[in-house]
Amino acid sequence: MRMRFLVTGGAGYVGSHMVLALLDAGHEVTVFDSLRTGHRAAVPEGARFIHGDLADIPLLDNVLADGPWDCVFHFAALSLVGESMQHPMMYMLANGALGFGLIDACIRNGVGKFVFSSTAALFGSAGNELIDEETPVHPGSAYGESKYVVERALYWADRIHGFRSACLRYFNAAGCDPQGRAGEDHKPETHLMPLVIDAALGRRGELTLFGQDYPTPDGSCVRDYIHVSDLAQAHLAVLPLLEERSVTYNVGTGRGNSNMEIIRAVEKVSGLPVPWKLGDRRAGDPAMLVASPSLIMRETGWKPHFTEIDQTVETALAWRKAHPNGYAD
Ligand SMILES: NC(=O)c1ccc[n+]([C@@H]2O[C@H](COP(=O)([O-])OP(=O)(O)OC[C@H]3O[C@@H](n4cnc5c(N)ncnc54)[C@H](O)[C@@H]3O)[C@@H](O)[C@H]2O)c1
Ligand SMILES: O=c1ccn([C@@H]2O[C@H](COP(=O)(O)OP(=O)(O)O[C@H]3O[C@H](CO)[C@@H](O)[C@H](O)[C@H]3O)[C@@H](O)[C@H]2O)c(=O)[nH]1
Repeated sequence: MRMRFLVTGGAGYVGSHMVLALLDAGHEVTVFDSLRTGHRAAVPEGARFIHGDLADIPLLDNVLADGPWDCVFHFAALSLVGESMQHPMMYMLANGALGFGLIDACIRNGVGKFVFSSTAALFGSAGNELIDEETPVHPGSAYGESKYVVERALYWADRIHGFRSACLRYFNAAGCDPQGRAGEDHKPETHLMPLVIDAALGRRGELTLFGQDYPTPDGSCVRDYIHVSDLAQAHLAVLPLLEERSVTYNVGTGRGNSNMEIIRAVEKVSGLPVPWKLGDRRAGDPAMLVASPSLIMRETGWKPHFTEIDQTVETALAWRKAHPNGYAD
């Protein structure tokens, strides 16, 4: 059945891959994005684009009133752990306050379903265990906290208004559309995988590795790199459950890779050396964040298809080679 969806942040990295997944499944898609960090060129043909900021409540009301919407997917946010440790209130406002405003506007305009981009950054210092939904929330950064307050708002919105939501706590989104239709282009780029790839391609100087004295096997931080297309499919998989109840899931592969392993994987897949040097730790970085995705797998049937880091690197490398200047090309 063809459905109608609103995607906030659909011009961004994860959001643009979601838009592709929705269009591929035959749905009607409207993107709402301020282009603060996103790109107009990342919005696929076939989706309607509204240039707007979540702070513009009258505009949001207009858009939401033009329903019915089968679901609102909320990706729009500021999402850099390091930046949030320098400007915590900017994160509380952009993610917390604007998130509350969007939820309120959805309820006011009769939207019944909502999927929220939450994050593994809720678990600041979870130790070396796989992180499941029972792991206590303890954000290690202002970014993580700014996402958790939205999860709490959604809890109360369901309890009081019956507003159904899925909080999907993504681990590290990585890779690009396997057909090369969308990619990762943050400016400035701060994410490890695209930085390592650009270092290999000679498009920047050496990579700085932020710390090698963590309590992990090789001393560098460990993350769970979930392919962005698998992530998009997880959003589709949770939709039927929202007929009955709200849900919260950790979305990752269940497999961790250290920062050094990402460097090695890029070297192997590209056949090029990655120049790097050791730097200080970055504030707010937990040593290890690896998901246990068992619950979402069991309850929805979703599973990741990109289970080897080399496959994910391949898709990211292919997009970067085809778009050395990102969406500016
Ligand atoms: N990339 C990851 O590894 C990762 C991991 C966990 C969670 N997340 C979450 O997923 C979401 C998407 O992340 P991303 O990497 O695609 O980021 P991104 O910066 O590429 O995309 C965010 C998009 O939201 C838009 N936006 C920001 N503020 C807005 C506002 N006030 N009004 C309208 N549009 C606005 C930006 O222009 C951009 O297009 C974010 O909510 C992020 O916190 C990302
Ligand atoms: O130049 C760099 C950049 C990163 N890193 C390290 O690489 C790892 C991954 O960092 P990064 O790619 O910036 O991702 P995270 O800080 O883990 O955060 C991402 O993953 C989180 C979920 O785990 C999301 O919530 C965030 O939005 C998303 O940016 C960390 O140990 C960083 O210290 C470096 O060593 N050098």
